[in-house]
Amino acid sequence: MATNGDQQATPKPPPSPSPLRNAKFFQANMRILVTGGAGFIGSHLVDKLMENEKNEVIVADNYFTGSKDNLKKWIGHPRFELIRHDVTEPLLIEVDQIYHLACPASPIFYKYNPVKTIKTNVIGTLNMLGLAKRVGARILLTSTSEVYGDPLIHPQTESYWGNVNPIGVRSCYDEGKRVAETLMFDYHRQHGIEIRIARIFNTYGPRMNIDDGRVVSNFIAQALRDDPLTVQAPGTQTRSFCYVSDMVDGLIRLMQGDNTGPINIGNPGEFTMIELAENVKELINPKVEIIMVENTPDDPRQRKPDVTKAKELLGWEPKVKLRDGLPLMEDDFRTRLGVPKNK
Ligand SMILES: NC(=O)c1ccc[n+]([C@@H]2O[C@H](COP(=O)([O-])OP(=O)(O)OC[C@H]3O[C@@H](n4cnc5c(N)ncnc54)[C@H](O)[C@@H]3O)[C@@H](O)[C@H]2O)c1
Ligand SMILES: O=C(O)[C@H]1O[C@H](OP(=O)(O)OP(=O)(O)OC[C@H]2O[C@@H](n3ccc(=O)[nH]c3=O)[C@H](O)[C@@H]2O)[C@H](O)[C@@H](O)[C@@H]1O
Repeated sequence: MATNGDQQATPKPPPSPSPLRNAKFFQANMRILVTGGAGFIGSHLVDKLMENEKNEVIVADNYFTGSKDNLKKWIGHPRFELIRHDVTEPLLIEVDQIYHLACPASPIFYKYNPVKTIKTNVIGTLNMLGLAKRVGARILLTSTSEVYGDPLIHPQTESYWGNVNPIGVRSCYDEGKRVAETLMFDYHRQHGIEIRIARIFNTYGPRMNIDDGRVVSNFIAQALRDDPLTVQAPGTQTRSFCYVSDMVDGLIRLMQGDNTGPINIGNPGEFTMIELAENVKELINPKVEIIMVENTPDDPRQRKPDVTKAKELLGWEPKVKLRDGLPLMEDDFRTRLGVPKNK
């Protein structure tokens, strides 16, 4: 049974898994659903899961911010299946594990249609929990450090309840994820569903959308296009950046372990946005200009994960430092933008 120090109530036992799970076929194969698997983190997760020959991977994605391109090496593979599906609609399939990532993650995309973002977080998570309940699957939610809002404690521990504006322009995302976490725990307590919650902190790496709007992808694309790096004022706000391979490793450990979470997964190395811009300039294009531009409302002023729980409970800690991860992302952006190294 999963453990979670904060929970007093004894959860009900999980529902019986599908009878198919006991079939000979299932002992040799784990069927894994990845919602949002055509996106940035999701597609790297799929790559890692597909390395295990005992895994069958099913991706459900509506391609709002993801792309089939991210999965092209798996399309047609006998252990892989790709479904165009919006998680706000029910999905009837048989699986053993669900990694539930589907949700636009960049502020420009989640603010584009905020009502849809809330539906994705609330109705989408309800649907995936309903699926988990019907087939007895274990489900992992990719929650976010944004549940801490503009945090008043630093670094953020999982026991912190957050400082979130419930009616702001970011609320569709951060309040949406908070409700999704609540739903996960209510299904766990009420129906005995096996749940896992990861609170992901800013993650970067190859395959981020070039015009994604998030800061690392913006700065790298700007540096490669000789455009000024746009630091949003005041530039002293901080973030902690985790390379995507570390993130995928943390998510898989969480899914396979015995702890419900929530568990912070992120890299505690903390940078101001000015420092990030200076690093990108030094590593990628020393001639590029850095300019200050207007910020958006409710931008959190500081963010850094306390990863003690991840270290103790998952034996996980990030390995890739920002200055090593940025060049790996640069190579991918150069290829996609068609900018050779020594232009
Ligand atoms: N990247 C980060 O820094 C970060 C930080 C915290 C949490 N997260 C969470 O991790 C998950 C993945 O983030 P990402 O950075 O890979 O973002 P992404 O935008 O690249 O991927 C999200 C995927 O979900 C799909 N999607 C969106 N709405 C959907 C819907 N209604 N039905 C089906 N598919 C839908 C998109 O098409 C896309 O493929 C998200 O849940 C996000 O909230 C990411
Ligand atoms: O890690 C998280 O929990 C969340 O982090 C991000 O949200 P945010 O931190 O606002 O990410 P960015 O949009 O990349 O912004 C980071 C900082 O960079 C600044 N920024 C952004 C873009 C830019 O061009 N310049 C710039 O200075 C922003 O003002 C902000 O302070 C992600 O977009 C969310 O999906 C995720 O859930």
